[in-house]
Amino acid sequence: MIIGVPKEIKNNENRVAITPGGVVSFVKEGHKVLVEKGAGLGSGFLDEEYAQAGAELINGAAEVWNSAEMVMKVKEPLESEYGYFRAGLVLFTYLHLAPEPALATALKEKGVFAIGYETVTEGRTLPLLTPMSEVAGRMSVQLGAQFLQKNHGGQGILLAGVPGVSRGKVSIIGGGVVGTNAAKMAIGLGADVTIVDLSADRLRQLDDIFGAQINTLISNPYNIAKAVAEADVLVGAVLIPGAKAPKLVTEEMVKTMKAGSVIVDVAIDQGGIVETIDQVTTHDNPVFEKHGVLHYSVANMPGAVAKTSTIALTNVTVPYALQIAGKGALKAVQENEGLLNGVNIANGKITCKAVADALGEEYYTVAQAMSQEFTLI
Ligand SMILES: NC(=O)C1=CN([C@@H]2O[C@H](COP(=O)(O)OP(=O)(O)OC[C@H]3O[C@@H](n4cnc5c(N)ncnc54)[C@H](O)[C@@H]3O)[C@@H](O)[C@H]2O)C=CC1
Ligand SMILES: CC(=O)C(=O)O
Repeated sequence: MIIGVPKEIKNNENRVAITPGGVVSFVKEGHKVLVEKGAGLGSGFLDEEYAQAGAELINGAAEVWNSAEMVMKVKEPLESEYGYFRAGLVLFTYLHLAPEPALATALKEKGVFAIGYETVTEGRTLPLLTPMSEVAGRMSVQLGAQFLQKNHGGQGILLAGVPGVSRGKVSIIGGGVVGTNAAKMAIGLGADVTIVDLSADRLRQLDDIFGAQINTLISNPYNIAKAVAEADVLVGAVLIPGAKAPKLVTEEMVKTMKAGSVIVDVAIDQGGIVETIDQVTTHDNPVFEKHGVLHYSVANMPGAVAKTSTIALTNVTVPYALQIAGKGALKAVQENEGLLNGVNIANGKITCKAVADALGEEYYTVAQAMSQEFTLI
């Protein structure tokens, strides 16, 4: 198979979908890898390293997209990339379609076979989301601590406190991968940490892991309001796989927060859980203020620590991509139920139930979608 790796174009997106080490694995199995010149630079990988690994270096994104049978990316395609879509092209990347109807429409209309990293499953886990959730969860508290500083617009408190002065409070809504990693960092900094989750079992596990270092609360509007009002840093870490994130933190709750407190809504890639966040921000301009509270809503947080993130991401994506390249996309998903769950769009139809529900569109299984005749729009 011919695999294309274009350079990422989202603001400050320094990750790349394949490392030179990954190229070696593809080439060893007889595949051809086209890498756009400069695609790896943000992650510290030089064009020469890709060439030595056996990749073909290509000038410009157009030839990569047009020549490849499968395009591997990190972030969802931006509007300027929609023109590259074509029937039968396999796209393997983060998609986050629930809050992106225009992208879903473009993929459907052009007949792309689109597999979203974020809905691939392995048992009850999301193996291609987990490493980036680990990164973003850890970053969230680091960022919260930074924006609490007066010189960054915050209330001017140190999360750790000092002897004789209270510690800061970190409230985390959602105790999955992001939430657990945020808690590790917040505990490490010495903050007073509360985790809110809908699952009592999950709270039990967190209690077993962290013991008296955290407070746990079951998720309901009363407890969320309490955790929000107390927070110096509030982390949004809820996920319903594939679906648009529920707005659990209302504007009224945000109004109860202290001026100069910070919200880091990591769940923004699925639309975010905070009612007062009406914009996705970028690493260039990451925060805005509402009701005196700083809101951080960057949808590609790991892109800022690309050397760590690219390796963590490609460690898990490349083995799946090798299956797709080796068997062809359809056979690969037919033989791997977890990968099948990653197929969001096939043959002009939405094949992920949560995405179809979020967009108010009809859901098809992949088998149903592939059995229909595709009409190019
Ligand atoms: N902004 C960014 O750059 C990044 C964003 N993310 C996003 O972070 C979000 C969280 O991801 P993960 O932690 O990996 O998901 P996860 O599935 O590991 O955890 C989600 C947690 O939310 C809980 N939950 C569900 N409904 C809830 C409710 N009503 N109240 C409280 N808790 C509830 C679940 O029980 C689960 O424990 C996702 O949207 C993911 O895509 C991940 C990486 C980077
Ligand atoms: C999960 C995701 O969207 C990211 O890592 O950018």
